[in-house]
Amino acid sequence: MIHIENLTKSFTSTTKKGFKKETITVNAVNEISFDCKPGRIFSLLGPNGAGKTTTLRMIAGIINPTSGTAIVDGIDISKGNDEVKKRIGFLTGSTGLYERLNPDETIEFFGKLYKIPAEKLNDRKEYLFEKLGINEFRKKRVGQMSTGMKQKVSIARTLIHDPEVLIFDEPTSGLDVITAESIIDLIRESKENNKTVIFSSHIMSEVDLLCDDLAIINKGAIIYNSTFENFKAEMKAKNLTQEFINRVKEA
Ligand SMILES: Nc1ncnc2c1ncn2[C@@H]1O[C@H](COP(=O)(O)OP(=O)(O)OP(=O)(O)O)[C@@H](O)[C@H]1O
Repeated sequence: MIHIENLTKSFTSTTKKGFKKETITVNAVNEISFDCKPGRIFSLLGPNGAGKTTTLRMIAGIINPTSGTAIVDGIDISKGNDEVKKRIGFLTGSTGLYERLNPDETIEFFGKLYKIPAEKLNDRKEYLFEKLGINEFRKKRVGQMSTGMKQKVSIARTLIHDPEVLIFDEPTSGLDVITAESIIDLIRESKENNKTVIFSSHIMSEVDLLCDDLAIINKGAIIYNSTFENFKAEMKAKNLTQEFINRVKEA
């Protein structure tokens, strides 16, 4: 379960203009609230720069909110950063992998960081490698892998400790449809195992494949939040993508 209430993030940066210093504040996320429930997939949909990554990074405890609260699996992120990290798997474009390690070594390394007992770690690793099709390149160094291969290893890394809450920032970005499908399958399976799943996207077709609950974010504000079923029932445009575009333009 994720409960967020009036979550806000402002970034302040200072730039030099001649002899003057100028301070700029960007309100990346502005007083947003929503709930993500176990056994359901929540999609945070929005155009570039809308505030999706900033929201997910706050939920994952990577950056602190300027104000507002986020409760993740019963823990207030402002109080229990390490506790939250144990309960979540956070996949982002910058999920770190070591170039010199192969997938086997990578997953062993992160599994040990989470203090997963050896046998359990091995079983979980084999399960994820099979699901994601990593077996054929499990001995190849990360530095020699394609984008899709790296993304699969990043996902295995994210899920190795079998977290209750899964946070995916654009999980299929840059992947071909076959690779994307194996990841979508894994997200679906997580839902069946009663995990709480939130993922961000700007691709309506991906949302259509996965989503139970939907929030649309634009310029840091939530402009729509309901079930995906309601979204489709209320649709005025001829297709989902056009409906998304219209809602963002009208906001
Ligand atoms: N560290 C930062 N410092 C200053 N501004 C930032 C920082 N991170 C994000 N922003 C700004 O906050 C806003 C929201 O950015 P964010 O990355 O959350 O958007 P997004 O919806 O994930 O976009 P995209 O789909 O392009 O990844 C943007 O205007 C961005 O420039």
